[in-house]
Amino acid sequence: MPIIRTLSKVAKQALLSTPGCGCQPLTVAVRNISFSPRQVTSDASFHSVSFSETDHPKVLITGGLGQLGVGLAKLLRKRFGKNSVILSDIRKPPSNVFHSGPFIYSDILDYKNLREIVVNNRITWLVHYSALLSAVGEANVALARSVNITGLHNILDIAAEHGLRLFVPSTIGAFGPTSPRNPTPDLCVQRPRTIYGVSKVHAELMGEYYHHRYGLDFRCLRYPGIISADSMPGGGTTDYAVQIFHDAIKSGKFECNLRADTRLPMMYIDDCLRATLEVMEAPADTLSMRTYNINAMSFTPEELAQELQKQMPELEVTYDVDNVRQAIADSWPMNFDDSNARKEWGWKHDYDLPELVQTMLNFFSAEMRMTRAN
Ligand SMILES: NC(=O)c1ccc[n+]([C@@H]2O[C@H](COP(=O)([O-])OP(=O)(O)OC[C@H]3O[C@@H](n4cnc5c(N)ncnc54)[C@H](O)[C@@H]3O)[C@@H](O)[C@H]2O)c1
Ligand SMILES: C[C@@H](O)[C@H](N)C(=O)O
Repeated sequence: MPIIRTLSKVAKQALLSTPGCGCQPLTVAVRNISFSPRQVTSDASFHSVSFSETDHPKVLITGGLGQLGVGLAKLLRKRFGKNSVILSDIRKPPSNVFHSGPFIYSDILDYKNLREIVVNNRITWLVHYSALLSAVGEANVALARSVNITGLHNILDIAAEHGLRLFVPSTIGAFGPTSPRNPTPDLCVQRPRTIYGVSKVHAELMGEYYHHRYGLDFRCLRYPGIISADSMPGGGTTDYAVQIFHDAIKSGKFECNLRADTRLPMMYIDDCLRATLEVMEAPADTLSMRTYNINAMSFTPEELAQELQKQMPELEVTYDVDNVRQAIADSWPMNFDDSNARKEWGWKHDYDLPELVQTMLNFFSAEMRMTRAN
């Protein structure tokens, strides 16, 4: 109950003494008595972002030191300027990241610290990347619940109070075994079986609720498994599709923790980050929904290995299935229907499987050449 929790003592007393379900009286009570800054009202100030559309946004990225944040900061800094994008995390940044632009410590569980950062830096866009992913979430449900759900509540309240445009990524993991899997449309049954999936459905629904209730400019994309060369994944079910490249280059061998025929939607990181910028910049009237599937390709470990073997015929792939990850993957979409994103705001991917493999291999050979030269 974040709203009631943050009311002043007087407001709480007034509320508690008001009969009824607590919904309608809440509005009446807070209009007439003082309330804390965390109090979310239904006033019109939340219906527009607090910067002129001609200005550059001032962006805060939470959980920015994971697989996706550094790349997103690079893309946004290219577009809006180095100092317009602040990366934040609870971990210590490597020196190249620290020297590439503003970095700040921020724990999303610390509401006051978040508010201070937003106020002091006049933040207008918030990209909320902090999360525990599917496999690590199952290994630590209490922490995943706290970061992915309590943390999200802090983010939603901060964004609503300060009129921010808020991006929260969701995932193919927001679907479950009773969802249609091939293809999975935007709107269908969502009964995921992981704490990660449950927290992401919660995020989608809470964001959409805040949008309708308070006018929060909430935008959300359901990402497939993301594949990147210069950043490592943080403990998900789709991690094998990144690890295979590292192991193939290092040892010519890869042991896969999913079955050879496990089909999942995947995307190269550049497409994912560009989609994020595009949906953030999309005029509000092009968005009939606030949460969209985005897709690029779908493949199995066997198909990925075969594509790699076209260029590395000596690559040996074996399978040692991790039952937890396999059960998760078996409950997720095999193909993602992203036709609404394509129709409404012009989403289009650039990388299919052959381009993905070529780009990843080019990156690693360039890196090897540089290492040899030094
Ligand atoms: N990478 C993917 O394949 C993928 C796919 C779908 C959705 N997503 C979503 O995109 C977002 C970013 O994913 P990622 O792959 O970069 O994740 P990641 O696991 O690599 O990084 C998450 C970051 O969150 C930080 N974090 C954890 N607890 C925190 C706290 N209390 N306060 C602040 N930061 C905290 C971690 O230190 C970490 O750097 C996540 O929300 C994830 O669910 C990712
Ligand atoms: C798919 C995505 O959400 C993440 N890579 C995971 O596997 O958990």
